Amino acid sequence: MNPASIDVENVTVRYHGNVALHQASVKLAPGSINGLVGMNGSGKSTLFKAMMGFVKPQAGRILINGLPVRQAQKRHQIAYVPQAEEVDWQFPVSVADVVMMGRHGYLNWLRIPKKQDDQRVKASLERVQMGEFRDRQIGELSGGQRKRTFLARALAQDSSILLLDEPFTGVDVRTEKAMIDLLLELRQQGYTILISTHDLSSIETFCDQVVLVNKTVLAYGSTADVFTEENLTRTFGGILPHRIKK
Ligand SMILES: Nc1ncnc2c1ncn2[C@@H]1O[C@H](COP(=O)(O)OP(=O)(O)OP(=O)(O)O)[C@@H](O)[C@H]1O
Repeated sequence: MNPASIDVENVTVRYHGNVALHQASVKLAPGSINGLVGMNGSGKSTLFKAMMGFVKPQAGRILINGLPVRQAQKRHQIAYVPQAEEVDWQFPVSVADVVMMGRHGYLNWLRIPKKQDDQRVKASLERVQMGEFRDRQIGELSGGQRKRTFLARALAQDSSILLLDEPFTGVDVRTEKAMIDLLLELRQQGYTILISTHDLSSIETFCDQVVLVNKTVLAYGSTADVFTEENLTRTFGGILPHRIKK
């Protein structure tokens, strides 16, 4: 694994003329866990989508290890775990099928998996304790199992950057703890991780850096410096979320 950096420079994204992100800038260091925090509609998913190349900024640029997003994508450098709402759970695929999608960039034009791809799928499922569910339809999974399936897909992709959009929503406390432990292991391996979460109470326990957004990046830096009452009050429009009130 070659640890990767991400540089977002003055990125502006508009949807039909409405600004979702305005001149957002942030740098993520290789091999770090970064918490992305902001209100509903503040632009968190938009930032992920811009990093994935799913939406094209009207201004600014994003560099992955110094390369534009499209080139980084060709090298399978970025994996994304979407919000649950963005997935069609009725689509008739099994857990193992979903995880194999993480290997698609490595398959030949016939899309026939090799032994190595099967092994990566198996190992990724085991890493998130989903091995026993590999043949189950995704619509028949619990919320936590769904999250773990998509995390396994991202792991199977062997990317050095992992973007996770609300991975703890609908997940019980034990599963959340197991996922955090896994993220800490991945950081040790050199992954650069950006994770949006509404669970502010856990941020200080595992994030090296925090990125605060409200239509732009208001502040970013070490959790100790940036995750302050004053900054959070700014991020949440003057209302400090009760979960982090001291
Ligand atoms: N495809 C789209 N078309 C038009 N507007 C969009 C689209 N996607 C997002 N928006 C708008 O852009 C803004 C930012 O949305 P975004 O999904 O990035 O927010 P978010 O911080 O991820 O919110 P949440 O916490 O609710 O997931 C919102 O005002 C939203 O309504």
